Amino acid sequence: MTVLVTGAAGFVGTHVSSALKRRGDGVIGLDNFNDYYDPSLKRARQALLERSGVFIVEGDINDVELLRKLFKIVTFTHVMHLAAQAGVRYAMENPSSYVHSNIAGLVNLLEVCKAANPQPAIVWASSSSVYGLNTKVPFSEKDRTDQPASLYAATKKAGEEIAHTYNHIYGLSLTGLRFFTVYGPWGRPDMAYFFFTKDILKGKSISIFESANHGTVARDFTYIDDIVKGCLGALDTAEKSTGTGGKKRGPAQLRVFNLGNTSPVPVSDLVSILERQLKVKAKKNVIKMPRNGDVPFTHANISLAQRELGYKPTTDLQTGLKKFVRWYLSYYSGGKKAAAR
Ligand SMILES: NC(=O)c1ccc[n+]([C@@H]2O[C@H](COP(=O)([O-])OP(=O)(O)OC[C@H]3O[C@@H](n4cnc5c(N)ncnc54)[C@H](O)[C@@H]3O)[C@@H](O)[C@H]2O)c1
Ligand SMILES: O=C(O)[C@H]1O[C@H](OP(=O)(O)OP(=O)(O)OC[C@H]2O[C@@H](n3ccc(=O)[nH]c3=O)[C@H](O)[C@@H]2O)[C@H](O)[C@@H](O)[C@@H]1O
Repeated sequence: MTVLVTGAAGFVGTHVSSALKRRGDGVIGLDNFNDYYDPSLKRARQALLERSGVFIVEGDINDVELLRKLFKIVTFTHVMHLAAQAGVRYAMENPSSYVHSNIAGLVNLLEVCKAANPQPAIVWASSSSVYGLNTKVPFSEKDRTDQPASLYAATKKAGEEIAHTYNHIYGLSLTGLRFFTVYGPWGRPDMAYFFFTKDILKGKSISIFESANHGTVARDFTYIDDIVKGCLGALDTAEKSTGTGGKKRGPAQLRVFNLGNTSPVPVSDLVSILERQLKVKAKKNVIKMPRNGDVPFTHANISLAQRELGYKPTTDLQTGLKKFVRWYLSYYSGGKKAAAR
């Protein structure tokens, strides 16, 4: 297959791109290298990918001309769409960035895919956050997703509805993947496991949110290698789109899957694991959960992905964090410069 990976300089995009390349697929990346978090980390991931022969075009998914050109030069059989404004709490600071990338950008990309001949099959990242205030756990794909707790979640839910229309009208093959709190080496500095590590090592205090009403605050933390296997499984089982040049010719595939780990861990346990692995006691502030878009608890039912994608997560939080901590220590203690070369 020949895959356009959007968000290729991002955390998940880097891992998926290099896995595709390793097994012999054609991969071209696209990323706008925005500064939502330290762009030097994105550049270091880019350098890593370039060493394995994956090149990233610098540009925005809202740039229609650029996308059209790319599709003219390369016949993409698949698009792995990971570019987005991620992060739950930042949506309260910069709401328009979510509309720009997660809604306008998605529509732009689908417009170009719809017009392409042949149309590619599209696999894209939705989010566990679409389950919002739903308290029925574990979350299964049939559960309600109409009560988002954050604008981020609302834009991912909107993406799922937009996917429905492009499938219905234009015959695009679309698979949405609801990732559950992904972590691992080359991860995202805005995520709790990452900045907890940084702050614990610096002796800075960390805030642990506790819910007064819902009991434990926990996440179904999912290791990056498991997510990559799920993404590859989705690409491999994606059927062809059925349209050409914007016209639908027959029924096309429309799917959505949970990609989680099925074992929620309280955030306080995540901190205890980090303390043991870093051999440093954290300075902790336990605070009652603020109204910041967070949901108290996530837990994936993955039987559909197991059945249809062969998805089977194998890394527990302890093992995965060990790999993250090893990477973190090497990257930030001199390895950073070497990695960027
Ligand atoms: N990491 C998680 O825990 C998690 C969980 C659920 C869903 N997701 C989703 O998975 C996808 C990948 O997440 P990630 O953790 O790798 O995030 P990330 O921020 O590391 O990667 C996203 C990449 O997309 C790029 N980008 C953003 N807007 C763009 C635009 N308009 N045009 C071109 N490039 C743009 C960014 O520069 C970044 O490199 C996102 O869609 C995210 O919403 C992530
Ligand atoms: O699964 C998902 O769909 C989402 O997973 C993560 O979102 P989140 O689970 O909120 O991840 P973090 O921001 O790393 O938070 C993890 C946990 O730590 C808690 N937390 C966060 C920050 C903090 O200072 N203290 C604290 O206790 C949060 O309440 C949450 O329970 C990603 O950041 C989102 O992009 C993604 O869409």
